[in-house]
Amino acid sequence: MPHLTVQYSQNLDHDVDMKEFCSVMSVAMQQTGVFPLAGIRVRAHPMPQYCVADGHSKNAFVDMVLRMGEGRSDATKSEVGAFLMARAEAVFAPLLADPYFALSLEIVTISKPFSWKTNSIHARINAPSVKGENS
Ligand SMILES: O=C(O)C/C(=C\C=C(/O)C(=O)O)C(=O)O
Repeated sequence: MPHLTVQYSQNLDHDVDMKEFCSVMSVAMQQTGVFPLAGIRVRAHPMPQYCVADGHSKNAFVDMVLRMGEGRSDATKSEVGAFLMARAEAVFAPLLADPYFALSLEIVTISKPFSWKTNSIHARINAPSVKGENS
């Protein structure tokens, strides 16, 4: 499944609603049209121990890794990365306006022969909708 994994310095918990950020990024991943909805997973881990740059106590980071399956061209991956980065930059614009914040994103391709997946959500999401069942 396409995974967006976010690590962030725990000092951001005062300023940022990371649950909301996960929702924003999930919607952005859907909007790319590149990923199956049933496969999209976004999660964020607060990092309690870190040292950023000069060690200033206000320094903070958000680092995102997007793991996706094989088969997308470099051009597609580049477009997806730029789109998701722009969305994250918009969310963190207030933090980026101050000199204490680092935001990053990397795309990693999942090797098909060396990964395994089972996902029962596809059948539900792709099934013809029965009233109320998919909500
Ligand atoms: O192919 C992959 O491993 C990742 C992927 C989709 C995966 C699922 O839909 C799934 O695990 O159910 C992708 O679109 O990149």
